Amino acid sequence: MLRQLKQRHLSSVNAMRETYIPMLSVEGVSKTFHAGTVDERIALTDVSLKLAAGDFAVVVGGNGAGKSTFLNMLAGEVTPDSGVIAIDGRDVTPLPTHRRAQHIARVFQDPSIGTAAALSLEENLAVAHRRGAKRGFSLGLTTALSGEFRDRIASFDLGLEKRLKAKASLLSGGQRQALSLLMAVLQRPQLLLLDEHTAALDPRTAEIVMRVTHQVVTESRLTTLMVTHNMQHALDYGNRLVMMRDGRVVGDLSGDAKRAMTMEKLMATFNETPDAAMTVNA
Ligand SMILES: Nc1ncnc2c1ncn2[C@@H]1O[C@H](COP(=O)(O)OP(=O)(O)OP(=O)(O)O)[C@@H](O)[C@H]1O
Repeated sequence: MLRQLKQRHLSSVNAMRETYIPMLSVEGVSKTFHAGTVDERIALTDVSLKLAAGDFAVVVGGNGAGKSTFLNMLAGEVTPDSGVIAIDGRDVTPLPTHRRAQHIARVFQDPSIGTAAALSLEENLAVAHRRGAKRGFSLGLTTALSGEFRDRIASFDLGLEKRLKAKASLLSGGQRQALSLLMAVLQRPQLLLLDEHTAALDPRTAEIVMRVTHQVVTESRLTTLMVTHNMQHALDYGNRLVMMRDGRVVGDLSGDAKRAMTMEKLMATFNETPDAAMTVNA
């Protein structure tokens, strides 16, 4: 009887392993710009990465490492020369940006990109709430919805709940980036892309936006990929640390290996590691 139970347990564990589908799967993606010309630039070479649902991966790398190309490729703005990108098991490689937008949300470096300056905070949120809705031009900003927005934005502790009727143009860069974040996650995307979204902010504001980022990502268990040049943020946030150099993933740390990473070791990795892949998963 015990043997039978153990056998049944093992079969179900194996079945779960076989049916495991990563939320993001990138397999052998390469990209060369202006191939065969004097301007040829190899941006990505055979990049593979899998993120499980709820993974928060921080991507770091020096200038020209391929981070932006990688992010643009996930968003659908750059087409890979080879390789496959799948979201929750669905091959999205041939889909253009607007067709991927139902699965992917993105927050950019410039706080003004994600929000409409002439609309109030709650109108901006209503637009985000309606994203993908097929019928009607009305924002559908009911009292109940407005109350929902107030509660969510109040949880950021930035006082924005008192400014729901204010135009987005009146917000500071950090407040506007917090609004962009909330707008991006309102429809619970399958993948959240953070494109150096704190780079244009002063250090104190960047910390506030990172606190809000951590809050929205962990509360909703969003699968997230954040590109940053801020090594401290790379150490402090996320459960995965992905290092890129010369168009390749040269390191992928998680668990204890990520927790054990220090600023000194991280800097040394970039200065000393040859291009050969170095993957440390715990
Ligand atoms: N549209 C493009 N046309 C030509 N070359 C490009 C293009 N986009 C990127 N590249 C080249 O691809 C390589 C990778 O660039 P990418 O911008 O992806 O790196 P990055 O890691 O984001 O760098 P940075 O941190 O400086 O933004 C570089 O050599 C870059 O010059």
